[in-house]
Amino acid sequence: NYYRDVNRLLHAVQKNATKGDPRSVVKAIDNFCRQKEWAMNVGDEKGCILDSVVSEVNPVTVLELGTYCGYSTVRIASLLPPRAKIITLEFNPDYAKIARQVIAWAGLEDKIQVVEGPSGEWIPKMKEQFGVKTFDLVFLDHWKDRYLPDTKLLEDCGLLRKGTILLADNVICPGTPDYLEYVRNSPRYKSQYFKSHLEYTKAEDGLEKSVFLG
Ligand SMILES: O=C(CSCCNC(=O)c1cc(-c2ccc(F)cc2)cc(O)c1O)c1ccc(O)c(O)c1
Ligand SMILES: [Mg+2]
Repeated sequence: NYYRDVNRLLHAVQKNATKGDPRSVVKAIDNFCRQKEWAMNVGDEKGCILDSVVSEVNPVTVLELGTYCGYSTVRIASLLPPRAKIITLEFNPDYAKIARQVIAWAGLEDKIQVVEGPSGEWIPKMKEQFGVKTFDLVFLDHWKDRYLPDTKLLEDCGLLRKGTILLADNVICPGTPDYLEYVRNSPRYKSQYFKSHLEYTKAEDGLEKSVFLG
């Protein structure tokens, strides 16, 4: 079942990665997913696009929707300036438990806050609970049918500012058609598609990078 799989992924990290070395954690997960069991991490190919966007934005406050095992959380956090922070929301408590241990193995606990529960409930509480003003970068990688409602919720809660970057995974596979239509046609966004492949496969997928224009 799902939980046993993610547990084996954690053991592969603890066996093959160097404690406190985020890049070796990323490498260990990619090797495990290529050689042993596929898993829905953003992966190494799309991960390089993620890295370049993070380095370009140099965000101080990041929101990740969909932690899963913490692969992209570790990837992003390893590129952040010292006092930058990531809040990452995960609906599934089993995934959150694994992610916390992967993040601890990478030694990035101080930069990352894993929050469990539905994104729709947590987004309206961001300001009061975590003292967030606005996000510099949002990485969407959770339920594909939540991308659009949660983006509208972020707008309505005043959590986006002029220049905030939204980066969405899986816009082709599994696909997020309503979200794509919205960010590509709304006058409030400038959108760009980065063609790639579904993690660890040859299937097409890609990331959509959208700048909120205010
Ligand atoms: O948390 C969740 C779902 S959120 C994970 C979102 N991510 C995806 O679904 C996701 C999926 C794919 C993908 C999967 C199969 C394919 F054939 C092709 C692509 C790739 C990605 O990169 C993704 O990000 C949750 C699941 C179960 C629970 O029982 C629960 O309680 C909670
Ligand atoms: Mg994904």
